[in-house]
Amino acid sequence: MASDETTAGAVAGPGGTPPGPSPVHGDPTVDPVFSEGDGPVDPTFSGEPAFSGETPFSGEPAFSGEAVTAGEPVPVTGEHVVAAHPAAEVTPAFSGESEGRAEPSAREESVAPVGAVDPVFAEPTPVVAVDPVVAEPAPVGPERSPADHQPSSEGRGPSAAGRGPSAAGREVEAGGREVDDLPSGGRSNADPTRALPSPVDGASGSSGDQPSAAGATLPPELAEAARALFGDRLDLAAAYAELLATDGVVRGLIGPRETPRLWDRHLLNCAAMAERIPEGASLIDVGSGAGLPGLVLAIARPDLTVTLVEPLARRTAFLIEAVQQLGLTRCVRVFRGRAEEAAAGSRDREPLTADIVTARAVAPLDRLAAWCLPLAVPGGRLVALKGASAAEEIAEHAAAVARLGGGEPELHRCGVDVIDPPATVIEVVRERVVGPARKKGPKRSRGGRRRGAQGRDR
Ligand SMILES: C[S@@+](CC[C@H](N)C(=O)[O-])C[C@H]1O[C@@H](n2cnc3c(N)ncnc32)[C@H](O)[C@@H]1O
Repeated sequence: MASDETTAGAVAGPGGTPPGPSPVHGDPTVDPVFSEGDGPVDPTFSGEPAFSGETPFSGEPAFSGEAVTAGEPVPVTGEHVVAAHPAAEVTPAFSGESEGRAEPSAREESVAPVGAVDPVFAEPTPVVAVDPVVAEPAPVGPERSPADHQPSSEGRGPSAAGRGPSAAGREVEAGGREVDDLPSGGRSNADPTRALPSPVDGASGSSGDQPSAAGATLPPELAEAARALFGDRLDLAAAYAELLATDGVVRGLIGPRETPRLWDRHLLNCAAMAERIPEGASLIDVGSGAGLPGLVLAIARPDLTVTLVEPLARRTAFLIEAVQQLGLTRCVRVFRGRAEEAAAGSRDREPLTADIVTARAVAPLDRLAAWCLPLAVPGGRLVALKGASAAEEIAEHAAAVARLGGGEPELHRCGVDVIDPPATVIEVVRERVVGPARKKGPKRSRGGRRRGAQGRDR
């Protein structure tokens, strides 16, 4: 997949700038679904953007020289991830309250190197050979056949084929093999809702601590909104909700008490972002976690080409399996690594870029801009799902965003008249390509000598 056909004009989205933040009473961005501690995994990040030099956009993206970090794959030693505050993910840094540091579990330390697009979709290698986490016996969870989770409308495929983030080497041709194995060229003949809770049957969600598919049931009062946002992909959204409520809980990615709120606080909020994303766009979701919002957007919008960027192995393992089980391998790929690594590229891999970069509950706006703007094509946009403090974040970080090459951050509300409250997003256009920070050293004259040294040499 190649990325880069997009120009500034191609990413203008619908909607206008609302007067201010909505009176949010449920704030999805300060309440991610994860149950474990986690947060930004770059222990060296000080909170200050790593850029200072600036290259006015010339029309040619200059990605190779502008990455924040070295692009080489980083062996997972456990040292690159520093000790965590266990509550970091429940009160993530983006809210301005606390800075989380990820502490990987033993399982997460023992997995494949960071920094490569997971080849599982591209190569005939079984998942187990790539990532030992996946090789472990599945903990528990309802039996399901692949056909149970096939989408009803997968196969419409991205209309922007070839416009996705750059891929090279082993990176994905997101996965034809798995989809091709299905009947009808990727569509299952089976009833896609078979063995799934009916998305609108009105059963109450799980309130206990045990993983339960019932917890993923769409509450009847949200059925209309869900139909509006997911359309004929509602059954696929229901399959994803079930995955979150079962495997997601078993693997510790989601707190069991979160499952009754999956639809309103998570799936619908994320799906509402879709109205800000132009038809056929390529999209990179930074810090996807269990797939929010990237996987939800891929479900709601089969025209998108989506790359999920997530550094933690247990999460990427879940993401890879979810993408496969949902039959989304044609338009979704998983990159294991940090946003900075994705943007940097490496000897074997082009830097990733996309028209739209999304994030939810990952970092405050200045840090998000530092991580995400380099992933956007010039003229592309960061679309960050935020909470009630979005306007304050803009006021606080607009200057830093500008230094990073971003335009004036805009606040938008999504899903007005569909969900209550509407989702709040901050958007930033990547107006200029900004180079990496240069180390400060003694100033040199054009001839390469230090100023003042000339006289002394004589
Ligand atoms: C609080 S979780 C949010 C997950 C998901 N977006 C959601 O809303 O549920 C933050 C996620 O960002 C990831 N993350 C942290 N720093 C990152 C970075 N520099 N690049 C990419 N992902 C990062 C973490 O591994 C974690 O999965």
